[in-house]
Parts: sequence; structure tokens; C-alpha cells
Amino acid sequence: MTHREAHGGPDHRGGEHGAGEHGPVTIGVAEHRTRILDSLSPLPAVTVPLSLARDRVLAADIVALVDVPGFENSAMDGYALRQVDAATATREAPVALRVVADLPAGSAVDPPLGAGEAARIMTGAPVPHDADCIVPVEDTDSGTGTVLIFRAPQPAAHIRHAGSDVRVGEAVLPAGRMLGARDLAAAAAVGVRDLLVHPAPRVGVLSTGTELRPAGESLARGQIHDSNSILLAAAVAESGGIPVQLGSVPDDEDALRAIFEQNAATVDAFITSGGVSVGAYDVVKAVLAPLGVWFGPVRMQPGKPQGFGRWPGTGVGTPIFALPGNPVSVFVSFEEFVRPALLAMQGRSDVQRDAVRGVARGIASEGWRSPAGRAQYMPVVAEWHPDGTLGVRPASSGGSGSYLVASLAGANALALVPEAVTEVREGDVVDVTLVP
Ligand SMILES: Nc1nc2c(c(=O)[nH]1)N[C@H]1C(S)=C(S)[C@@H](COP(=O)(O)OP(=O)(O)OC[C@H]3O[C@@H](n4cnc5c(N)ncnc54)[C@H](O)[C@@H]3O)O[C@H]1N2
Ligand code: MOO
Repeated sequence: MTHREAHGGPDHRGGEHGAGEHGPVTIGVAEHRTRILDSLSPLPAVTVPLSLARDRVLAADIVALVDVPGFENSAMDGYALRQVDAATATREAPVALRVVADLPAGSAVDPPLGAGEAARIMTGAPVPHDADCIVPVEDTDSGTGTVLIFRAPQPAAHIRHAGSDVRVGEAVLPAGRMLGARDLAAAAAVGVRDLLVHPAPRVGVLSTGTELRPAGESLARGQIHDSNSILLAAAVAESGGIPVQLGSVPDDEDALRAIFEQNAATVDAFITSGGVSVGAYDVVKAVLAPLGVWFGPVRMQPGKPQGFGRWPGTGVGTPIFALPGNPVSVFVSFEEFVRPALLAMQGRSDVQRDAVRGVARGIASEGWRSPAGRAQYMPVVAEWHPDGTLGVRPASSGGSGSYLVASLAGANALALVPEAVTEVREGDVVDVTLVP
């Protein structure tokens, strides 16, 4: 089956200085993200115990401090013996050997074995130097004084050799790796206790708006529940950061300034929402723009008004992501700018999610519209169809409306409609990013 690419309308405008519907639009999504990433470095590495290293990124290569296995040991519960002593053994004509030692895992004993002698041995116990094979207990009568061997062993059977997994000094984990369960197990096995990693960024999350009330509180006319700080804190945690809830401030410049001042020394970044557009009460912009924080429209929908810069302080200052107030805009902005930035601060190089190809399906015949000259991020439901294609349809009949916060929860992906494309029709192919 072939599908059309989603297509541009006659009025499409792209390019560095294309115009959106509401005045000049001068910067694209990729350029804004690149500027952010270029201005950030991984947080200085710290030493942590293995128990605190999961999901952290290694800042230095790990090499083995010990051989793994550290010594020749048995792969089976059974008997350690000399292979020549049991070379003729069959079930009909078993070989009898004298059991001269009993070796559980952890035993330090190295019993001498003479001709016709065996040691009972458990999985993981060191193989006596005089033995050259293990006979599994299933091939014996399990005797403790004398044992009958029912099957001739192969040379070196069931022995795990020292260093056969990794040798002292060999590379085990490279710097830059995000540590998962298997990595931590490997580090522990090769003798490492503490690791040098990039720490989790502490991220101050702040909502702005006099209309905001905490979740669950009753609302007077004009008031809404603050959902952005809830979304952002959870998204920070999902991205490996430590959210620090700084609450919500009314549209008051002094109150906002005080929050930045009080917290700049103890967080690695701030994320604000609201107050960045062109309204009369856009306090975030009012407080930060004079300090050199960049504000401007990005060619995207939703998420057009963006700010990024630093709160001045020690060193280069504390990065601030000033996101627009609309909840869907907040989510899309986090995905496109903040998440990559937080991953980069953690030392990750793979900071963007992979896109997959989807096919617009089950959408009204007129399709969905996308603004000319802005990349559209449409919250969609993406699901596999029996023909093997990934079907994609908007999660809400309201499309990419940036206030549709409840419907956003029903999406499992964002469809990316390029700047030049003004309409997506049934059957069109679109890029899709699956989101948590
Ligand atoms: N004349 C213009 N008006 C607007 C423009 C424009 O270009 N010209 N852009 C629109 C776009 S696009 C967006 S996005 C918003 C961004 O505005 P702000 O960042 O200044 O955000 P606010 O005005 O403070 O809030 C917008 C919207 O979001 C709601 N909100 C705010 N904070 C929260 C929160 N914590 N939880 C839930 N909802 C929140 C707020 O009540 C507003 O409804 O500007 C457009 N206007
Ligand atoms: O760009 Mo605004 O973020 O659409 O609602």
C-alpha cells in the first residue's frame, strides 16, 4: 500500500523568516532546541553508590577490577573428578568413586583427589585443582560415601573458567551510558562499589497566573486549577530529573522575582509556565527579559511563545525555560525543548525521541488543518492495524487546541506536521512520536 505524504496548501510559507498568523515568526523548533542544547553542559559528575546509580549516566569508563568468574567453579550440582577415572562409565556398567570431600558454594577447601576419588560439589563452588570435569548429580546415584557414575563425562565438562566472562582491566561499561539494571549488575560483579555519574538535575517548577488554584480547590468565576505544575513535575521525574515544586505565583513581578532569588542557588534549572505572550499581565517576560532572557515566537503550534535564558547568579547562572501557559503548549514545549535539555544535563547524547511513520486514519474526509509556516504537534491516538500500518487520528475533535488538557491524556503520540504542510488528509503519511 502506498500513501501520500501530508501536503502543503497553496499558501504555505516556510523558511527562516516565514510569517505565522500572528505577526513575524523568526525561529524554527530545531533551531531553538539547538540554541538551548548548545548553551548547556552535563552537570559535574558525582560519586554515588550502585544503589543510587540507576538511570544515571556514567561519567567515566568502568573496567573490571577482578576476573569474572574469579576462579574455576562448577556449573552443576554434582561431583568433581578426573575425567579419565570415569571415561568408561555407562548406566549398565557404572564406575564407583570414593567421595573424599563435600564442597558447597563458598567453600575455600581445595581437596587433593587421588585416582578413583571424587568430591561432591555444588554449583558455584571452586573446582579442586586435581579435578578436570564435573558430573551432574543426575548422572550418578547421589552417593555420599561412594558414588556410582552412570555416564562418561566430556573433558572439562560443566566447569566455568576463571576470566571467561571478563578479565581484570577489560572494558565493561563506557562513559556516556545510561545505567540500567544489567549495567549495575555488571559493575557490581567486576568489583565496583561506587560510580562516577552525572547527577539528576533538580528542576524548580513554577506556575504563574492570578487565576490559578491548587488541584481540588473550589473555583470562583475566572479561576482554574493549576494543571501545568502537576504535568511539569511529573514530566521532569519521567525525564530523570528531581522536580522541586515552587507553587504558583500571581501575576506579580516582585513575588515572581523573589521565587527566582530564593531558589536559584539550589536548583539546576527553572521551568515556568504562563506569562510569556503579549498580554498586559505577562509577568515572566516582564521580569526576565530585562535580564537578557530571550523571548520570541517559535514556528510551532501549539507552543509558539517561548523564553529561554538564565537567572543571573554564581557562574553562568541558572537556566530558565519560560513556557507558555496553555497546557497542551506546555506539554509540547517540554517534549521538544525541556526534555532534551534535561537529558543533556544528565550527560545523555540521545536526547530526542525516535519518530515513526504513521498513516492518518479514521479522520474526517476533510482531514485536519495545520497553520501555514508553523510545525504542528497534534496530540493523536496511534494504534497498529491488522495490515501492519500505524494508524493515527487526533485525540480530540478539538485538534491541537492548546487548552485541551483533559483530552491530551487520551493521546499516546504527537503527530508532527511540517511547517510547509497545511492539511493532513485521510491516508496521508505523518511522522509520529510516541509519548508516555
Ligand atoms: N494577542 C495574542 N494573544 C495570544 C497570543 C498571541 O500571539 N497574541 N498567543 C497565544 C498563544 S499561542 C499562547 S500559547 C498563549 C500564551 O500565553 P501566556 O504564556 O502568556 O500564558 P497565559 O496567558 O498566562 O495563559 C494562557 C492560558 O493558559 C492557562 N494557564 C496558565 N497557567 C496555567 C496552569 N498552571 N495550569 C493550567 N492552565 C494554565 C491560562 O489560564 C490561559 O487560559 O497566549 C495566547 N494569546
Ligand atoms: O502556541 Mo499557543 O502555544 O498555540 O497555544
